Amino acid sequence: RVKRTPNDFIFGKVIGEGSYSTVYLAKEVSTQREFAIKICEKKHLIRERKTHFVMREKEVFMKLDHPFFVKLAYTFQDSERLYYVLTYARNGELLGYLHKLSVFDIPCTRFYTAEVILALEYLHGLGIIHRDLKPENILLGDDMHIRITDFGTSKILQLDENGKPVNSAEQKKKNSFVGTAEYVSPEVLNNEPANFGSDFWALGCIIYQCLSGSMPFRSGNEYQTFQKIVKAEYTFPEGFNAEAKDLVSKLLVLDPEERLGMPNTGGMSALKSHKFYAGLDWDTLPSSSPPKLM
Ligand SMILES: NC(=O)Nc1ccc2c(c1)=C(Cc1cc(-c3cccc(C(=O)NCCN4CCCCC4)c3)c[nH]1)C(=O)N=2
Repeated sequence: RVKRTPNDFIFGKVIGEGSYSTVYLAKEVSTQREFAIKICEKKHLIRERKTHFVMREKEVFMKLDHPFFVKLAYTFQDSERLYYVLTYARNGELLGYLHKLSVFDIPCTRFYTAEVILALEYLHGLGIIHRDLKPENILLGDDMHIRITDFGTSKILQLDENGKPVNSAEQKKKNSFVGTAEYVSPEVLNNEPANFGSDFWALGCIIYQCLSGSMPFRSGNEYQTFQKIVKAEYTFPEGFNAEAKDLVSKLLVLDPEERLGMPNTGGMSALKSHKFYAGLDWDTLPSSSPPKLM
């Protein structure tokens, strides 16, 4: 396969900023196809010791083949930069719609958080923990289905023949990274190894945010936010949907093993059968037409 070069693309506006990358809208000259091209400066990566993040991201993208994830089409480099040619999700971040609408109604919250659950079921099935799940990383394609992105800070666990993480020293290694303050889990703040439960904690924060318009542990500053997270100290606003309240309270649990979705509490099937999702057809979700975000 012929390696692309920057000259194969016409670069447009900046559509995303990572801590060590900038994402541009770009059009492939030969096909007129639009892509999101994530560019990393080699010097910056080396100076900030982030090279393993970009290596990990490519490793994860190579394993993913599911409609709810951004795809990596090509990679190439020139003397100063690395280029990752990724899916362009025209409708941008879920966060953009949350800002525009301030809250989602129940059908939209059910639909979009159910798509995140299907995405996590696939990702965890591959032994991959996202570790930085948040509305900025949940993109919306032309079809308004989700496309999850940003795997630079993911963790790949080795799984045994039953799909359970192998119990090894390597997998118990401390985290070299902490996610975004408002969504980071207590165990990561307490410097314990991340596990699939870390993504379920973030899911709990996202459900809360979709229905209330605010984040459960948001505080004056990061330190106060962390103090609340490690005690799972949060309250629901008046009128918060009762079924959603029950679901969130089973996700924002201090012990990661006791969170809904984890093996101790019945795994993914227990999460998918929660009454908040009653009546939802999980099998046809990816091919169903999304509710209008309004
Ligand atoms: N860190 C990362 O990996 N970041 C990435 C990776 C891949 C990727 C990525 C980020 C993308 C981000 C993106 C951003 C946008 C975008 C940026 C600015 C404006 C809009 C936009 O307004 N879209 C129309 C819909 N909006 C919705 C919100 C209210 C206004 C109207 C989209 C579209 N796609 C993308 O399409 N593909």
